[in-house]
Amino acid sequence: MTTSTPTTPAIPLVDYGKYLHGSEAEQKEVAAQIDEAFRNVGFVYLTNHGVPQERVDECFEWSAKFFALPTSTKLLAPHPPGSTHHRGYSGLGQEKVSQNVFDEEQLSKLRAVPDVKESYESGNPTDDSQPNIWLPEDKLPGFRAFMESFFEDCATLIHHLLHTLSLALRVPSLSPTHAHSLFQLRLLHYPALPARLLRSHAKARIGAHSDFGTLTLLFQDGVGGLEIRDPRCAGSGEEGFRPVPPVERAVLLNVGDLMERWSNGRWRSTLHRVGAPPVPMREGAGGPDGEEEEEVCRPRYSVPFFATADRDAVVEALPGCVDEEHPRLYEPVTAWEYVQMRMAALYS
Ligand SMILES: O=C(O)CCC(=O)C(=O)O
Ligand SMILES: [Fe+2]
Repeated sequence: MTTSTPTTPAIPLVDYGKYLHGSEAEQKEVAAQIDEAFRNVGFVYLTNHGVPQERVDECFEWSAKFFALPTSTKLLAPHPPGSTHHRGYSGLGQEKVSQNVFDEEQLSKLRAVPDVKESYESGNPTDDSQPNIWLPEDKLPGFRAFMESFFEDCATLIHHLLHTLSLALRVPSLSPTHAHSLFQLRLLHYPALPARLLRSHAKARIGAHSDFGTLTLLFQDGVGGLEIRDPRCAGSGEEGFRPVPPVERAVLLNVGDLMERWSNGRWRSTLHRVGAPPVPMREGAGGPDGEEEEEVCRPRYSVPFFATADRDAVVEALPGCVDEEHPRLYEPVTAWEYVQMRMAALYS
């Protein structure tokens, strides 16, 4: 079963409940389905993933409350300048994602198309290298406690998934390589804006990129606009992006660059971006001179959860992914070295 339309690369839909509560045979079947999806598209939708829908709904409610605060209040939890401490609030236009671009000139060209989004990042409370940056509690009482507990919900799912993937490859569990759960919970808000700005690529919601960690979970609202680039499409241009319609109650799971590398290219870290949703809303009744009324994209909220490996984990081709047909493609690298290189390109 897929969520595809004729023009969309198929994003398989997998019932993860069969892994969480199933027999050994069912677990192996689920592992094989996710492996297959990762090999073909790099993305898979999971239903019955174990994070209760009420918790997901509550997360979106907190996110809406957070972003509705005055900017001056949100800035009481500011994302520090630079790229080494990725926590706190980033206002509109502060971050520009990029795809493996490290050259300053190219980066400034990319930044000419701003991402119209604001974000709030938090991480594992035990991660001393990147302490969380919370609002004063009285500004949004309960927000911190909820985010800390939702982090746990998502981290638990990630560790289950790491087991599942090892089962697919018949290798020792990958969960211990993520023992410190150095993960990142991100709240994203894309405000309403004229559809023409997104369609003409004068602005982006989030520009084309791949994620740089190992695995990403993505919870999204019903607005739509997420697009992934068909991995079968050659070249690296703007062509080949297809919409990924949101699926109610399902979480989207995708492979990040570090996992692509770890799997020796078996699993694909696929380019994705967020553009105009398929159905923008009409605003107003047109101008006094009879000019066209402006189509406006409704605001969108999403909650990505990024996993990466422990800093000292050595990322080198997993044994299940190397054979005569698939020789080793990459040099070993520690997770920390890799992340540093990618983060440097994120902020100007
Ligand atoms: O908002 C979305 O749906 C995608 C977000 C995303 O790709 C990211 O934050 O890396
Ligand atoms: Fe992403």
